[in-house]
Amino acid sequence: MASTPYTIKWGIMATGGIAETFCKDLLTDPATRSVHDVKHQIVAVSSSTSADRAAEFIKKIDGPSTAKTYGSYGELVADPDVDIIYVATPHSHHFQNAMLALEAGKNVLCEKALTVTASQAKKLVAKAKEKNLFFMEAVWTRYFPLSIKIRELITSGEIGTVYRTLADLSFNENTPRTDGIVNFPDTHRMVNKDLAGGALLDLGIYALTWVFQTLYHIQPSPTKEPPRVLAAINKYRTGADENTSIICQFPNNKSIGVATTSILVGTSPHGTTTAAPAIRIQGSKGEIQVQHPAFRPLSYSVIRKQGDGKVEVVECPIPTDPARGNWGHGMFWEADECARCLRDGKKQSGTLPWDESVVIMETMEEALRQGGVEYPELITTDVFDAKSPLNTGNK
Ligand SMILES: NC(=O)C1=CN([C@@H]2O[C@H](COP(=O)(O)OP(=O)(O)OC[C@H]3O[C@@H](n4cnc5c(N)ncnc54)[C@H](OP(=O)(O)O)[C@@H]3O)[C@@H](O)[C@H]2O)C=CC1
Ligand SMILES: O=C1OC[C@@H](O)[C@H](O)[C@H]1O
Repeated sequence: MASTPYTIKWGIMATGGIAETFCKDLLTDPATRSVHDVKHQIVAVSSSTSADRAAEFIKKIDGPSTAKTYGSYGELVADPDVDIIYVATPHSHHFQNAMLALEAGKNVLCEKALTVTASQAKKLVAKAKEKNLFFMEAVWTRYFPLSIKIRELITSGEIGTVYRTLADLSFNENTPRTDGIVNFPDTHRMVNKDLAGGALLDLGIYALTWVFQTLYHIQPSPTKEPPRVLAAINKYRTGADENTSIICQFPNNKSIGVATTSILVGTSPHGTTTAAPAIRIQGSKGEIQVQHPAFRPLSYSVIRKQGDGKVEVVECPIPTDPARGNWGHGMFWEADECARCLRDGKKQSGTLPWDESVVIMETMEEALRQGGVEYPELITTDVFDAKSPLNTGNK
């Protein structure tokens, strides 16, 4: 007889767009994705401003009526019933919010981009270590069966030595206009520097994810080589980056990654997923191409040098749960990883270890430095303040 699945009890910090998507995934039956060893429970939800908002959120996601609702993040992290906090606030808030949770003794899954600066990321890692807590950046794409398969193809030598990865995640947010002004107001988190807006921290991180999981993650430890970084950035009228390209050079490994991102042109000009590949992983024996969008690709192709030029296309659909209105977005796989790590006493995920999140933050920080993008002190400080407006919602 199968043993009882390990249940992990989630506390949700913030009630915005991604919190909704993630929670709906938590509420799907793991069996619909052939997972039987872990399951998820939402035991508390918090808005920074009102408990009513948290209650509305639970209704909206058709969540459990037993879940507690809070009108402050401080109350959420103090809830003794919560095993792990999911931080779903804008990236500007991640350092203060994740530290609030770690200081309260909670395990943390924190949305991407992990922080605004590398120093903040290092401080969070140090705190997780000090408190012996689990801590992970929520780069959900890494936990897709598609990503796992592609990493395996690379390490098994299927495309030979990988010399170059080209990766793009861009959306044309300018249409139907043609004047370079995007469809968001300047206050929107995508372009608002007070919320750490800009293409790189929001979208470019996925292009970098592909560069890192194909050129860095697979390098043998402990001699992993961080990249030399060369960046070009055009800035939007708010001062946030709008069009950013980063070359990551790994000279000892003879490889180069090019990560590009933009909010003015799209990886797919028409916005569909059937456009040209978003990612090309190029090796001595062939190439793997991954379909747009880089954060949620549904297929990849393998093109071998030797052979008859045949392209092997592999479809990787995301399982859905008929009992939950056929919902299934793909964020449940990272949640399953958190549950397994907690069950097994692991403090970090081998799929996205702390050192790799930090090196990626260093890469982005260096690119932003080269491009002259600066964020305000309130969101770049690495000094924790439980009373920061980022934690209290200005109350
Ligand atoms: N993994 C993925 O696919 C995705 C990840 N993300 C990441 O998730 C994070 C949140 O993005 P998203 O959900 O789209 O953002 P939203 O603006 O939809 O939600 C953010 C939530 O954060 C809380 N919040 C607290 N302070 C502020 C503030 N000053 N301004 C705005 N919101 C505040 C609010 O919740 P409350 O009122 O309850 O406190 C708000 O609803 C970002 O870091 C983003 O990068 C976003 C989209 C997709
Ligand atoms: O993480 C993300 O993935 C999907 C994008 O649309 C969103 O802006 C970004 O935050």
